[in-house]
Amino acid sequence: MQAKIPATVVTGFLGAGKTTLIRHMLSNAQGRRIALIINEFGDLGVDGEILKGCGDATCREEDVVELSNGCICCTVAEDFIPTLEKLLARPDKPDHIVIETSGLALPQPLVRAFGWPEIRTRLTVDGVVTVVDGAAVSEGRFAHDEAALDAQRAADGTLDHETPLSELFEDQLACADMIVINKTDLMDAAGAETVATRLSESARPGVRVVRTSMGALPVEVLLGLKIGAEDDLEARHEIHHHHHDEGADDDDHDHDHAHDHGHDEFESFVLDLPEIADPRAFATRLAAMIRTHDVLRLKGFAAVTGKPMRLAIQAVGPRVDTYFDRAFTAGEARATRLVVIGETGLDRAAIAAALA
Ligand SMILES: Nc1nc2c(ncn2[C@@H]2O[C@H](COP(=O)(O)OP(=O)(O)OP(=O)(O)O)[C@@H](O)[C@H]2O)c(=O)[nH]1
Repeated sequence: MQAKIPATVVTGFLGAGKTTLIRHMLSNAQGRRIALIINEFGDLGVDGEILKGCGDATCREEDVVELSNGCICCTVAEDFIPTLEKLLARPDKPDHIVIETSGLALPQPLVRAFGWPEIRTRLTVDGVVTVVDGAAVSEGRFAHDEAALDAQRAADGTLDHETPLSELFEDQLACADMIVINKTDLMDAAGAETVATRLSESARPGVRVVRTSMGALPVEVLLGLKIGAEDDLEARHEIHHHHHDEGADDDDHDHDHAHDHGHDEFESFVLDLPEIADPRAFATRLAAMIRTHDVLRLKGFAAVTGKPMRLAIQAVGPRVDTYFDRAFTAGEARATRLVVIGETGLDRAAIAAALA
């Protein structure tokens, strides 16, 4: 019998740094052949672009599979399993499979999929790595603050659930075998310590909590955890999975998991804009718009008048990063396209107007 191919699930909220961490991993893969499955919320394929563009021999384009047909945790049977099957059918099988979930995905349904009979003999979940935006947690952006929550509950007796953001965050943490506190460069030492302590305390026993910036962890830290997560799913509770019947037949893998998890609570849309004149001024306007409209995440590429290079734009909350990533290719439209993600109810017209 052949050894099972290990798969690592990388999860974490929108903008936590999953793509950055994976990119670092690929550039330091030390000869490992890593296949990537990427699932992104919002259909611009920005993460795929970034990962394919890393120009490293270890991340060949054919090793990157993008699943943009919605959120993979809800399309396990239609998308996720067939993709795994295809990777396994290749003559040159990968040494390791890395799955980047969308920032809104619940990792549990994916881990559960590895228990399916057609998969479990050939693959195993090496581990679930949950990337956390340490700075955002510090700033309380997930309201992952028990004291605040308790106060809220006290003020409103009917409040029996958390915010959509904090629920997702909890589910992603509950599934973790390793918690990566990323963006420590944006935090002071005491702040990082506080977040690390808090997350360690709420993590399952034995879960390692590591700190880093730009996801720059050695590959050996991330891969090779050898957890076999598909065999201890029960320990990884899901807040969203309310109707899950304890003791029910877990092989019933076609049952609907909470289909409302985030899909009604969050939305995304694509903004097409003309070339921009001044990247600095544009970033400032973006930040202002993001604050006004509570945009959670924004990313895409822009054409800048007079510049042959394409400008990558990444915003997580009001923090906007821009950099020229590559030249526009011949025949490629010099377009500016941004995907905007927020909680449902974004005022699309006003957002477009603010950037026009
Ligand atoms: N300052 C700082 N910025 C970071 C760090 N890690 C990632 N970023 C930036 O944060 C932004 C989001 O990073 P991504 O790696 O795209 O995050 P993601 O989790 O893949 O985002 P989604 O796929 O949208 O959920 C980018 O602008 C990154 O350059 C870090 O450690 N420090």
